[in-house]
Amino acid sequence: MKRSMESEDCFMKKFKYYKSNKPKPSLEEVISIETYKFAKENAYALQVENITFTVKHDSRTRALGLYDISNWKAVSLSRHPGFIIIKNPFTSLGQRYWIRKCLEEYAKKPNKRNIDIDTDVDNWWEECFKKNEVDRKLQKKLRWATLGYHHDWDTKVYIEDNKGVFPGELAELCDVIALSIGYSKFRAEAAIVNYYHMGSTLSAHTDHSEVNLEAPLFSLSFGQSAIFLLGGHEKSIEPSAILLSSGDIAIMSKDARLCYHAVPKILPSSKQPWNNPTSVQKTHETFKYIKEDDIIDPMNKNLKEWTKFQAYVEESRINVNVRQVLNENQICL
Ligand SMILES: O=C(O)CCC(=O)C(=O)O
Ligand SMILES: [Fe+2]
Repeated sequence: MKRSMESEDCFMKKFKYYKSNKPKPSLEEVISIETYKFAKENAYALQVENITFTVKHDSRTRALGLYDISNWKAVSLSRHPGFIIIKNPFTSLGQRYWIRKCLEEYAKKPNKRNIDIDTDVDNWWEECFKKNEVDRKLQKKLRWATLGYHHDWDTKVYIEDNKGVFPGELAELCDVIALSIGYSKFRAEAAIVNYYHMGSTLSAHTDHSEVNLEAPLFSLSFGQSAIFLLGGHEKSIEPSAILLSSGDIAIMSKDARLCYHAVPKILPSSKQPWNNPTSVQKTHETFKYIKEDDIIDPMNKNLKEWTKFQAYVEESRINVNVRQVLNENQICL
């Protein structure tokens, strides 16, 4: 018993270290892909390697708020095979579009949210602005929303009767990302949208509820930054600390798919990549899940109507965690 307590400590110890406000943790060993800053030379030194994309161009990128794949940069970490970070491939307008989707639409009923337990709010974002002043208490109360197959936090089992329609634009986005790294069969079927404020944390866990554990998991981050801890298959393995910034896409595939991970701290972002957007034009390309028309106008809308969303992301982080639930030939649970 004592041994397992001690071995669990390895993940917990780092989690507590980075979570602490007094004393503040040193960020010296946090891997920042942005600056290609490697973890300090020590026993856990990591090698960061550039990875190349399977697909170099996808005609859907611009409309989805992404730069052309030829401009993307992705890295893998030698200590964590299967873990990939695509360094912010989003245009400024794209960041605005996805942030806004998470706040205005994904947090709305019939999606499931943590606030459903004690509030009867249909349209959370609208409700926050019903009075003259923004309802900050309600705004801060939202911590998660689930889309598609709803994650059951207690049983950790998905069921066929508890699912909504998975948003087409998010499925399309994940299709482009999955294809870029060689997964041509990925189907986005469930997502958790996490809303973090400056003091929020997410404790150590693995995501193992999906029937299909071979498919990669895509994790999109927007707004303020986070220290992301990535460990191994046991909590006894000391995790690496990785900085995730707005627009970064973390991919947990292969060996990394079932690794322990956590978010011990939200950090103020050093950049505001949602600033200085430019408009997008139609390409008349064919999409898999949506019509281009459905996305171009809502995308360009964010050139103007943006202030309220900006105020939110200036003090929050949003993470969208997308999974495939079913096996390739399975059509339901
Ligand atoms: O916020 C993150 O970066 C991770 C979220 C996560 O691990 C989850 O929703 O399962
Ligand atoms: Fe997770």
